[in-house]
Amino acid sequence: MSEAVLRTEALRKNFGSLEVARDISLALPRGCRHALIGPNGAGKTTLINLITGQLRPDAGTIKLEGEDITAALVAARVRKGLTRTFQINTLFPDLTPLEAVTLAICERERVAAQFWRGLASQGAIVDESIAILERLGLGNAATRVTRTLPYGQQRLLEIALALATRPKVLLLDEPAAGVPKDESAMLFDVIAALPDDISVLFIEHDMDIVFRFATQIIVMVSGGILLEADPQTVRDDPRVREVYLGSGHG
Ligand SMILES: Nc1ncnc2c1ncn2[C@@H]1O[C@H](COP(=O)(O)OP(=O)(O)OP(=O)(O)O)[C@@H](O)[C@H]1O
Repeated sequence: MSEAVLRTEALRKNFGSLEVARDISLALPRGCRHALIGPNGAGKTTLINLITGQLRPDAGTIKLEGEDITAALVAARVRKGLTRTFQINTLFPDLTPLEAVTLAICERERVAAQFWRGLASQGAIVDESIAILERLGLGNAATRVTRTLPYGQQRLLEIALALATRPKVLLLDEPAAGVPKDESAMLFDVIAALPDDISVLFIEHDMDIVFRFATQIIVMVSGGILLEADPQTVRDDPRVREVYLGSGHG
């Protein structure tokens, strides 16, 4: 796990006079399951947006497997293997998971036009699609219409769609948001069991989940990294307790 797949160096971003990213330097090792935590407004989503290219940094660099991608467009980063989950409600609620994942693979292969000729003509792609859905425990839901699926399964489908891009780095912004607590642990079981060549960085507010699933925790406060350490060290750090965990946690 020592080789960094993704590296940011001294990333900076201001919104007017508000510093939302202050010298963010971090490295994601291959296969990691890192959590990004911090109080509301700390800059977690902004950092994900900077990494994926939705936002441009004012300074600093982002490297994927050593290649400087700081100026690359979002779609180019996805093609290189840097992916975040999509919001399902903006996608195709009337498609089945099998259709949606197949379409995503067709997009990756730049054969999207063929998708509309029907699934029957897409043998290898459909096989890959089924394999992804089964990996995420969605095999039985593959041919149901997405909008009729339980919310937890819809969130899993978001991850399935991200997997269709063959990510090296997967960025998950609150992947279990809105999912009941017992189901969110199941969802994170699936995330933990993703192929170990995929590096995962996830934002999560539920500390039980964070301490259970993260191999390393990055704590952000006011646009900067307060601490990056293993869960036990983060749990024991008085600064973290003070600024983030507060009473009733840890
Ligand atoms: N487009 C924008 N323009 C101006 N300010 C913004 C913009 N986006 C975010 N902010 C501000 O930047 C700060 C960081 O926001 P961000 O959403 O990154 O925090 P966060 O740590 O993800 O918070 P939360 O846990 O509440 O999602 C906040 O003060 C927010 O109000």
